[in-house]
Amino acid sequence: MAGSGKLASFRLPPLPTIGEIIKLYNLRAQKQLSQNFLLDMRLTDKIIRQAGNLRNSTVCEVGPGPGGLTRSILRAGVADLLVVEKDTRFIPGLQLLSEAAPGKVRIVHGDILKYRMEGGFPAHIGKTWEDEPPNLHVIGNLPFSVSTPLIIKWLEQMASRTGPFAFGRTRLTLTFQKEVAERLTASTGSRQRSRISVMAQYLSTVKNCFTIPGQAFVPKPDVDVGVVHFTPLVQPQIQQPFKLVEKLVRNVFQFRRKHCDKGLQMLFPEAQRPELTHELLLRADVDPTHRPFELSISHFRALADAYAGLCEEHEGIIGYEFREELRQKRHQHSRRRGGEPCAGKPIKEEEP
Ligand SMILES: C[S@@+](CC[C@H](N)C(=O)[O-])C[C@H]1O[C@@H](n2cnc3c(N)ncnc32)[C@H](O)[C@@H]1O
Repeated sequence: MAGSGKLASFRLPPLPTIGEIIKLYNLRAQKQLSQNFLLDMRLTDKIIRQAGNLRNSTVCEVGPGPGGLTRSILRAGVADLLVVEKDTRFIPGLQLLSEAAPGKVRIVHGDILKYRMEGGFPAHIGKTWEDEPPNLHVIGNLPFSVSTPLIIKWLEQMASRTGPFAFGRTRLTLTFQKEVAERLTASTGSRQRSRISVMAQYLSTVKNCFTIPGQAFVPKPDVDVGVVHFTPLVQPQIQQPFKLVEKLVRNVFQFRRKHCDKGLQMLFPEAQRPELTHELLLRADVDPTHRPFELSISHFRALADAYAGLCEEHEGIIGYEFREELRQKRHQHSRRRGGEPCAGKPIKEEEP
């Protein structure tokens, strides 16, 4: 169970402290890469405990940097640790750690957004989807600019059972900007409820474990950090293709303060808009005056099922993108006037 794992089942030989490693290899954090390091072992141990019991497990750590969290993972007694680090400067320090734990650490110098995790581990560690989660964990303290696109990619891979989920219901323990952590776990009706809450919660059990104050990091970021744990559900709460669900949820939340029918209308071309929006709400039995944040996962399930039905019955609906149509209209309008394409009034994007 998450949070109940015991640490210190593997003793690392004496090593320079993380602070000394940073000095030794001149690893000053690069602000443009949003590098904020955790040097406090009690905090790195606390993050690792959220992942569960790691003894004899396989772990992929994303963005190990100078290796604070990496040491906690090793002390937890893992059998195989694969680290993926983009910044070359950290590789020698990680090699030092690898020598201190012979046969346990594999270092990949690369970008986690491009890394194909299917090839990183032997097939025999996998479990079937319906089984217990495999003994494979993904753990990381990444820059916020990476953790948000990464979780969106991983949610899609969760739905298609690819990437880390080619091995079964692999658990993730990751850090996010506190506000994003709150959005990921926001319940129906709460102020933080947003697109990412629905996408994460229809596919997984999401737990906002604890908050780390910004001052615990070196250098200190402007925001606090939330540690979030994900366990994929055996049965996703919405049984429609990920892309369809994503489109539906994105359209609903684009007008988050309006009634939900306003965003839903934009799923349909102008000529059929009133008729099909009415039909969608009727079939899904959803009150059009609900605000997007008041819609539960069950509401979204009913809407996704009804929308999928309408897509089957009416040609061209599934591929219709309101924003794309708007962009093309603006482009044609500006060409008729012989001018540069005008940007027009931007539609305010809802945050992830
Ligand atoms: C916030 S620092 C955390 C470092 C370390 N894990 C810690 O907790 O002290 C983020 C780390 O992720 C690395 N990183 C950033 N983008 C990455 C990417 N796309 N793929 C792999 N590593 C990345 C950075 O170089 C840095 O080492």
